Order: sequence, then C-alpha cells, then structure tokens
Amino acid sequence: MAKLSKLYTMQEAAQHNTNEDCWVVIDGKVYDVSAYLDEHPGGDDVLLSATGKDATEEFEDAGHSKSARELMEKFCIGELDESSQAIPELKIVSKKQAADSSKKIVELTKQHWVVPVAVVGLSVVVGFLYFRKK
Ligand code: HEM
Repeated sequence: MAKLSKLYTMQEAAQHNTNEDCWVVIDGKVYDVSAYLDEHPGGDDVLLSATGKDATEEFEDAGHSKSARELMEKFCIGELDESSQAIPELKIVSKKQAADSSKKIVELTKQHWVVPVAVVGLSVVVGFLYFRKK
C-alpha cells in the first residue's frame, strides 16, 4: 500500500523560520531541519533564509552530495500541498499597502493645499490692517 504523507501548505511551512524551529521545502517535500541547523556544513543561516519558499534551486546550486541527499530523508516530515505555492495573504497585504500609500499621498496633497491658502489669507489680513492704519 502506498505510504500516505502529510500535506503542508507553504503558509504553514513558512511559520517555522527560527533557530529553534526551521522547516525547508525542497522539491515538493517538507523537511524539519531544526535539529540539523547547528550541524549543517553550509551553515544555519542558509537554511533559515531558505524558509518560506521553494528552496529547490538553492539546494541544487549548493551541489549536495549523495550522502547529503540520503541524510535529508531523515528530516522529511511530509509533502507540500501544491495548491498552496503562493502565499495569498502576502499579495493581499501588499495590495492593501499600495492602496493605503495612495490614500496617504492624497491626504498629504489635501493638507498641503491648506498651507499656501493660509499664508495668502494671513497676508491679505495683514495688508488690510496695514493700509487701514495709513
Ligand atoms: C534537509 C536539507 C539539507 C541537508 C540534509 C543538507 C546537508 C548538507 C551536507 C551534508 C553538506 C556537506 C556537503 C555535501 O555532502 O553535499 C551541505 C553543504 C551545503 N549546503 Fe546543505 N543541506 C540541506 C539543505 C540545504 C539548503 C536548503 C541549502 C541552501 C539554501 C543548503 C546549502 C548548502 C551549502 C551552500 C553547502 C556548501 C557548504 C560548503 O561547501 O561550504 N543546504 N549540506
């Protein structure tokens, strides 16, 4: 019977991105490398920076040996839910941020109109008072 493996979304895997709890996604599989961070010959920083994304390219670029590939199977905890590759929350957040930024610009423009109008208004009042005294 085929072995059932647990499916994880990229969002779920991305939450494990610390020194104590680190998951990487390589070639559609999810690896919990928390216990291997200190021993990884490539350093813990590369593993940490490989979290939250498909790290297949970086893994292949490092030219890992056959023994490295055998060792990594020990850390495999499941597979990536392929329908979850993108992190939609991030897209929504960035769209919202863009909308917020344009709102801020509009607000700033509105506020800055007040300054020249106030300056002109004040000059008119001062001028009026000055000429009335004369
Ligand atoms: C379960 C996952 C991983 C395991 C078990 C693992 C294991 C190893 C091992 C045993 C080596 C020594 C060289 C060799 O035998 O090939 C190595 C080197 C290296 N690994 Fe990994 N690795 C993993 C994931 C990654 C990832 C995701 C990256 C990059 C994002 C990475 C980057 C590197 C680099 C740059 C080296 C070269 C270090 C050097 O030669 O100076 N590794 N890794």
